[in-house]
Amino acid sequence: MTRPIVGIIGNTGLINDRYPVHEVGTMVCDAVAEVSGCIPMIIPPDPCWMTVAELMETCDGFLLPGGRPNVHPSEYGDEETEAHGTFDRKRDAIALELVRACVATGQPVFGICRGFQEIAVAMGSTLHPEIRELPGRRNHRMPVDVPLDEGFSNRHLVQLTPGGRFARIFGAEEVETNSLHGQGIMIPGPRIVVEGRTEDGTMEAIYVKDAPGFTMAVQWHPEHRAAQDPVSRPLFEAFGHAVRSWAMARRGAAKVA
Ligand SMILES: N[C@@H](CCC(=O)NCCCC(=O)O)C(=O)O
Repeated sequence: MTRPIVGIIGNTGLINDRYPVHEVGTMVCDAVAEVSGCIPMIIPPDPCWMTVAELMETCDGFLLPGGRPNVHPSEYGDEETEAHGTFDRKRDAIALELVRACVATGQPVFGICRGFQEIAVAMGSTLHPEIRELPGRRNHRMPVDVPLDEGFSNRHLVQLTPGGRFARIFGAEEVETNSLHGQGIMIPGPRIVVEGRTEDGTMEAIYVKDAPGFTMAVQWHPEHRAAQDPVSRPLFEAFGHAVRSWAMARRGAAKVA
């Protein structure tokens, strides 16, 4: 018997500003292992090395975590400008195709921050490169030069659709969350159901309409203190439940721990 495997799409980074690596925050892996009850497996996303079909065969579910580079604007029909910042075209290539494949098959996919934006874009949404420039919007970026725990501390309320999927998971129609992003959804795609917004109108919690599996995504970072946080914990538990159900249906219940 083996636990279900969650493929976590990695980011490209540099150790000591020069040694290239693929990386995922340890708090993301902790949340998948300790709260979702699955094996976290970091995927170096490069379409030269793997196909989405191979990934879907290897893993039972997917987590698209946060990452500094922005989804390339050509993926939603915009021109590249300086405001769009840096990109990761290899992650774009894997993640966007993976989202569409998971939506089609029902294999669970969970999006966090950049991952939320990937699910949105894969399903036809547009993004704004810097939402704080929009009228009435506040700055959703992480405060600079503060200790990590302070940067990941709660900064705003998210109002949820009463009786919706998120409200049912949290047992609440309003939750307090952190905030570490500059971009945001501008126009949601036709199948994107928006169930959570902050008071300034920023979209924070979505899922894909009529998808047969778990497609929930949040613009905040629930991986921070996931085992303790009353909002993060039920979200990662719900994801783990969906991944385990997928694994049992595929491999047979007796083979899944
Ligand atoms: N680039 C997007 C997404 C922001 C995001 O995912 N932030 C987390 C970064 C954590 C990390 O560096 O790994 C935006 O700014 O909107």
